Amino acid sequence: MNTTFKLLISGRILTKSGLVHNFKYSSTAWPFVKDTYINDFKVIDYSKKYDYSKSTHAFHCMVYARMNEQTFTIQRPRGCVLMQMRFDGYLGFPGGLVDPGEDAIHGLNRELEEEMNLDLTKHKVTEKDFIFSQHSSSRNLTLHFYALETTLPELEKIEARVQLAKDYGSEVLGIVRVPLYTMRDGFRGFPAFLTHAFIGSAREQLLHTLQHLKLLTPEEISDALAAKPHKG
Ligand SMILES: O=c1[nH]cnc2c1ncn2[C@@H]1O[C@H](COP(=O)(O)OP(=O)(O)O)[C@@H](O)[C@H]1O
Repeated sequence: MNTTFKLLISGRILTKSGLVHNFKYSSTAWPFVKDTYINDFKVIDYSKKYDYSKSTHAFHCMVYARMNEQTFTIQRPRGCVLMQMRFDGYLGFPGGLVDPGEDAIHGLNRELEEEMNLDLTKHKVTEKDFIFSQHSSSRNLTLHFYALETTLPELEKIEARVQLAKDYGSEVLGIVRVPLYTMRDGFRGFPAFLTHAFIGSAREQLLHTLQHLKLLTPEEISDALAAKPHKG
């Protein structure tokens, strides 16, 4: 699929737990990268009138900055992207299930404060940061993904605050930068990072969002997915 098309999404979700999510955005959809990673989350379009009201909804967010700096002599990543090491050893994004009756975006910001100690007076996710949603019927779970852009100096301040987060040391074991480059051996860097264990659809969220934000090209992503493991 090579065509880009426009998604028009508007509506309101009221989940069984009373979660309120008002949708009103239009975003350009993009061709999804082909990945052999197996999970049962399907990308969904809210303009289709499925009944997601009986599903559990979770909201997660990628915090990132664009950059154009040399990190090592030969590497020049175009962005700095944060993920977290969870309590269960999986990599994921900050976020989670929203409390009953809580506004969805409010719930996501609350999770970011609890898990990352994000200073909500400076950085707050809004509907304009929405990227895409997925649904798993077998898990009865709908996942909504957002990307919050900041500057590199601000991102460094965000990282420095994480160890004082309420959930640090329990639910969250650390924040990590994703290596958005591939080293000379063709495997170390991003391809090696992708071999870790990811929770839910976090790996797909990462790949699709990197492509959508043009932090990696589709070719760079395909090459990383095809790279063969290498003795470290
Ligand atoms: O970063 C993520 N990206 C995509 N899916 C995730 C991510 N983190 C968790 N999930 C999925 O969403 C569900 C609920 O999210 P939450 O963060 O509350 O997980 P937890 O209950 O395992 O801590 C999880 O069971 C998992 O399937």
